[in-house]
Amino acid sequence: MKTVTISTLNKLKQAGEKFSCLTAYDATFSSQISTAGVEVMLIGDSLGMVLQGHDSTLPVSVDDIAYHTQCVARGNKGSLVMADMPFMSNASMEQMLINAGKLMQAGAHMVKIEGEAWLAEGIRELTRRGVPVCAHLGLTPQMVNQFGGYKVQGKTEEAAQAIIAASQTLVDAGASVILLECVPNEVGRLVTEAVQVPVIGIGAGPYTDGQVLVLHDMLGVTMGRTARFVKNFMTETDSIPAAISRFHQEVKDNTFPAEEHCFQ
Ligand SMILES: Nc1nc(=O)c2c([nH]1)NC[C@@H]1CN(c3ccc(C(=O)N[C@@H](CCC(=O)O)C(=O)O)cc3)CN21
Ligand SMILES: CC(C)C(=O)C(=O)O
Ligand SMILES: [Mg+2]
Repeated sequence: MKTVTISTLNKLKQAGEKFSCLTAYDATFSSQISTAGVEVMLIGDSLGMVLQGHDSTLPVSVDDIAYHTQCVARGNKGSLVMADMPFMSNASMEQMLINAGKLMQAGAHMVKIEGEAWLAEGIRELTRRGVPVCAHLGLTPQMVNQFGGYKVQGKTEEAAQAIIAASQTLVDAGASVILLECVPNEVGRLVTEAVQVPVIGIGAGPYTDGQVLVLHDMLGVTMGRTARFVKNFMTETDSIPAAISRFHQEVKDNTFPAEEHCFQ
């Protein structure tokens, strides 16, 4: 695959073409996922749950993400590599810069940070130092204790407007990508239309520019109940590479997500 950069994603958005993203944590899956043409690979702090067995993403360290980013970078065949900034890794501006630097030196092409409009200052500092940022809004799992569970966000008119306004503020501050998690379809559509940069969704409806899922979820390798937005791509295919290709194809032709994976 031709190397994917942020410019590639911008061009896809301008052309009205969809792109796909999967989490990756190791070199072999990295090779498989990038070979399938999946544009973005995310070293998600979801690894705290799917690899380490914790019941939230909070225990994940910067070193954990850096280690898995190195593994993914070695297997990568051309996808854009994005690494999650874990819980409290941006506790101060200085720590945020140092930790983002570690993830970039581990092989990430950009970092993703959870938050709201208050992230603006940090995003400005990172981008001016050459670290592209994806701002993760909506259901931000590092806030699970504040939210009281993994609940759909942006359900009231006021909450929806806050997410749209925060997206604009963070793009103005320099965010290269927006990621929206667990919001009604309409919020996904309004943010995607409002901002110039690519918007990736998970449980954010069919209108976002890109779609992301956790690798284990889409392979049906889970520990119990899964979120509404999850689709098991192994049920219609006979191999893991075929399931990954099928996910990519269904995102490209906009058949995934279907209504059953969305919040109205
Ligand atoms: N394996 C895995 N997949 C993920 O998508 C994921 C992780 N782990 N770990 C970190 C977070 C946690 N995430 C979650 C977990 C559960 C729901 C969930 O069950 N949501 C309810 C919404 C209920 C409501 O408010 O209506 C759902 O029914 O989907 C959503 C996101 C997403 N992330
Ligand atoms: C679910 C995605 C968006 C994520 O942040 C992760 O895998 O950690
Ligand atoms: Mg994450």
